[in-house]
Amino acid sequence: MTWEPGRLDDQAHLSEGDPGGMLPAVAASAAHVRTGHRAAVEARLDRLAANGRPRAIVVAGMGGSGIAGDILAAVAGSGAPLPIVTLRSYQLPGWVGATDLVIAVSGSGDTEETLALATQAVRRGCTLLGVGPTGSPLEAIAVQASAVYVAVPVSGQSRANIWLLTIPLIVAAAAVRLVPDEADLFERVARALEDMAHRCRPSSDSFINPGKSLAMDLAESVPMIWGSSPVAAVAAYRLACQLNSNAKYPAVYGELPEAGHNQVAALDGPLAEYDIFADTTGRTVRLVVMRDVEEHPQVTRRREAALRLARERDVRVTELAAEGVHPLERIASLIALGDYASTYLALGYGVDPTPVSAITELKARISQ
Ligand SMILES: O=P(O)(O)OC[C@H]1O[C@@H](O)[C@@H](O)[C@@H](O)[C@@H]1O
Repeated sequence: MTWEPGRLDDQAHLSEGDPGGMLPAVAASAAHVRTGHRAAVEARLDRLAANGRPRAIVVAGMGGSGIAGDILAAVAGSGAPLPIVTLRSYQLPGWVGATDLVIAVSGSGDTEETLALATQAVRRGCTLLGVGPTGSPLEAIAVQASAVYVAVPVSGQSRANIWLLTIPLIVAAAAVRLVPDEADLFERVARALEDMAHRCRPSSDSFINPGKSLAMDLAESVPMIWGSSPVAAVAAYRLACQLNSNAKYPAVYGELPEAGHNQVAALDGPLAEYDIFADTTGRTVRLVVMRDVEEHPQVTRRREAALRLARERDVRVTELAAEGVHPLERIASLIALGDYASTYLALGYGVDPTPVSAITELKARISQ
């Protein structure tokens, strides 16, 4: 697998090299926001408020589904009056009980960790909300427990359906008065995603296409991706996961200020310095910093200082800024850009972005 940037502007390659349709799936993000919103409204999530506001919200989900919980927490913000915890494991913690809302999210509706947590939530008498496809084991658990279920038309990989799986959680949060119920928010987010899809469309040339440009930045490096606020950190984590899954590429995720207490040390390490004359291709770090409008002032200082530090050491740097006003718009803008970049990176390497054979093999090995 070699990096060939010319592939990014070769229209035949962009469609033939993407037989699973990851680029069209990313382009459908705006439609997914609208469909996810409609599905959530039709599921009558106001029923979740029957017992008042929950003590805590626990989101159960893995991979491309679990990130919905991170987005929910970032949208609710640091001022949220209740804890919002995303669990990616088999066991609910002891403190989760009947006054908590457990939201189980799964694109397949059949992920063993998520089903285990949903089952435990029912046993403990928690309010359960399920989000996933119709006819799935997750829906069966919800139906059996008379819980609310949002059936969303997921097709293909969960990570390519992030908005179908996420928007119902935001609607649920509005139903329990955790976030304001803003009628036009989802339409604004959809429009922002349409705008990004237009700028990143396959027929748009590498030099003006932000998705292709970011892919070119990321190529032949080990990206260290930092977010400078909780909003940006979700997008940074998503980008790292998308690089793993779409491009089968390693990536290191971090969040400021914490990354300034450990990862920054790697700027002095053996993979740091980039020398265009040395044969270090693919073995050097690139620092990618996702910036947000709502940074803590000390984090802004830390971010700027860390970037200076990196540049002084000849470490390659990419800076990305969230666009939009509402946190959901800001997350969406960064996630959409990263989704395109990770898909273009795969295609530039001649890697099919859709299948994840190592994940499939791992699941198969433990099911024997
Ligand atoms: O999203 P569900 O179907 O619950 O699966 C959870 C996760 O499983 C992983 O192994 C991958 O396939 C992810 O893309 C997926 O998101």
